[in-house]
Amino acid sequence: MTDPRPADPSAARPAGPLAILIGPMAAGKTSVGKALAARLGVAFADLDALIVRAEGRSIREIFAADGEKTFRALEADALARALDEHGGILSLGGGAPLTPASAERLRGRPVVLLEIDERIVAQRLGTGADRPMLAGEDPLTRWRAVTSQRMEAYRDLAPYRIDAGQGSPALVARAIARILQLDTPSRVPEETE
Ligand SMILES: Nc1ncnc2c1ncn2[C@@H]1O[C@H](COP(=O)(O)OP(=O)(O)O)[C@@H](O)[C@H]1O
Ligand SMILES: O=C(O)C1=C[C@@H](OP(=O)(O)O)[C@@H](O)[C@H](O)C1
Ligand SMILES: [Mg+2]
Repeated sequence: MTDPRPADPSAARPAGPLAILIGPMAAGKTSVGKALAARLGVAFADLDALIVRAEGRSIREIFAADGEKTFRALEADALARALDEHGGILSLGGGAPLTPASAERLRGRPVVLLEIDERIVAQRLGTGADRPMLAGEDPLTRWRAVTSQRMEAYRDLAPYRIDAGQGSPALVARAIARILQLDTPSRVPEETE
């Protein structure tokens, strides 16, 4: 039976996230995403956290028990759901936009690439223990190799880029709010510079 109601385009396609943060491991996607959501007074979701919650185990445990391929499948499913259901700020894990189906789903959306200099990321990586993609050798050496393979795809996908190496997560969030014109007078009180 056909639905007699006129089509409502906004109902057919939910608006989705206001901003989707992508970029290399430890660029600050999770931290900046939280700060941006807090600034705007909207919900924050981190794709890794959604996977961990749904699976009841850590990213490290998923990689160890089931391998990267299974993690990427869980990640792609979680992203598809989040793009449908989440209207706030969404931070992805570093590898999430590289899965072809996910790249297609991200096209045309407000994707922001957080760029980071390797000298700064070196201070943020720690031991690399909670990032399975950095296991096996010096975390910075591994980070450099993984990131150089991904950078072109990141740049191809993201209409917006931001230097995430300068200033606090709140300052990086402010720069993103400005380039995406997300601040509205009702959302954000007058700046105190
Ligand atoms: N702008 C920033 N200034 C200083 N430290 C930061 C900044 N952004 C993130 N960090 C720190 O760097 C580490 C990695 O940040 P995180 O948000 O987890 O990155 P990602 O989600 O991109 O992997 C964390 O310890 C975090 O506190
Ligand atoms: O780059 C990657 O392949 C990964 C990045 C991690 O997220 P962060 O980029 O937030 O560290 C997490 O999704 C997983 O360890 C795999
Ligand atoms: Mg993260």
